[in-house]
Amino acid sequence: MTFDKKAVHFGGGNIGRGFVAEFLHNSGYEVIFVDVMDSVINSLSSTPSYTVTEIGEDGERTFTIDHYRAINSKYDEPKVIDEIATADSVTCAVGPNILKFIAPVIAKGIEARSLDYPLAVIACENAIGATDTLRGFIEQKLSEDTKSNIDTKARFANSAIDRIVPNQDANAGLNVKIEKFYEWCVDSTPFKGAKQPNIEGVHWVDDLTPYIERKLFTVNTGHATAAYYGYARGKSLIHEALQDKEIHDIVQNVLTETAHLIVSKHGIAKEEQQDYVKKIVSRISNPALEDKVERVGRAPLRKLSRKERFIGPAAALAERGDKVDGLLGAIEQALRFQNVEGDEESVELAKILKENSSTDATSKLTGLENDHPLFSKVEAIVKKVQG
Ligand SMILES: NC(=O)c1ccc[n+]([C@@H]2O[C@H](COP(=O)([O-])OP(=O)(O)OC[C@H]3O[C@@H](n4cnc5c(N)ncnc54)[C@H](O)[C@@H]3O)[C@@H](O)[C@H]2O)c1
Ligand SMILES: O=P(O)(O)OC[C@@H](O)[C@@H](O)[C@H](O)[C@H](O)CO
Repeated sequence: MTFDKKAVHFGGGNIGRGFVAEFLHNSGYEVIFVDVMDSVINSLSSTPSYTVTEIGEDGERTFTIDHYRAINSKYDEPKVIDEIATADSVTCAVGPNILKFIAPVIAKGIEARSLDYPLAVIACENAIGATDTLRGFIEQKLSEDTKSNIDTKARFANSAIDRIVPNQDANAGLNVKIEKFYEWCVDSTPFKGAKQPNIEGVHWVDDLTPYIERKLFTVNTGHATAAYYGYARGKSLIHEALQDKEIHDIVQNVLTETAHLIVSKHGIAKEEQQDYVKKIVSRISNPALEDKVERVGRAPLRKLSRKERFIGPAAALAERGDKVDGLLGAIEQALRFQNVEGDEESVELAKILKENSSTDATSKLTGLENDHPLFSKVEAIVKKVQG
């Protein structure tokens, strides 16, 4: 294979090394990893290849990833700018809260471009409209001239990315263990009149909303529900939580609520959504992934925010007068995910609940308007957790 295309990828973590880089590599892109973690960049710079092992029901398959380089943006920003100036695409998998930090260097790279085709920018985060969010931060740093010609310099496409990549064994080095299933949907409409990236395995769609909402409100809602109930009941791994019949039934009930929204809002057939839920529950129950409840429950403030996996669907259901009891139960367990080692947001969550009235804590945590039909229901849960 010839590696005649160049992709700059921010975030050499689990999904970055394990999924995005694998797809880019298999499509003939040289991948330039950009990260701020010395250990990741040093390992990538000193190791010419690493492996990705897919775990499926039919066994394991291992692939080798090579033809990459790595830059630490903490020390080498000019190099990152040069690479972006001559790249075909920029992707990122850094976490939704980090987008504002990577935007300035991407803006400088876009300013420095003199190629006669635009850069493709695709954020690969679990969030609705993550590329739009990134674009907003980038545009704050662009000159008026570049902004007025932005289509000639860069095209921005939202995406929905789905593949479970658990935290890796301490001695795995760069190698990544990953589930076999994948789905990476990217909005094709921003590439009208421009070169669409040629990434093998990407599902190009004209309307991303049903895909991202179905993914976030099924895979991630179910996953997080299992994580928070599992954590509360002393389970350390997600599949162990789902082996608990009560938790399994709770997850099913929550996904019945979100399925109701997805089916009625997006016109997806009920049977299709039922099959999707079945597949998701089987994926997250996979013992071979050894996925920790702390990873899946990480960053509870983000997960409890307005457009996210609990409040997003619960608010939409409450507006329609539909049932949200299962989601409220999951929200309660998310609120109890406090002071978890290594999770700053769980410490902040405990502080917010301690220092605020139930009304103020509900507003701060969920972003719901006080007169929203969901507000009083969530406030009652907040009060209960505050004790
Ligand atoms: N792991 C999964 O199963 C999975 C699946 C789909 C989507 N995602 C999404 O992908 C994103 C990343 O998740 P992950 O599991 O790979 O997390 P991770 O913690 O393994 O990786 C994140 C990486 O980003 C790097 N980073 C942080 N700040 C940075 C900066 N300023 N510049 C460059 N790099 C920076 C970190 O050092 C780390 O290497 C999240 O939005 C997550 O929701 C994860
Ligand atoms: O990455 P988060 O913190 O948004 O959510 C944790 C997991 O649910 C998530 O990483 C899943 O493994 C992934 O979204 C599967 O596609």
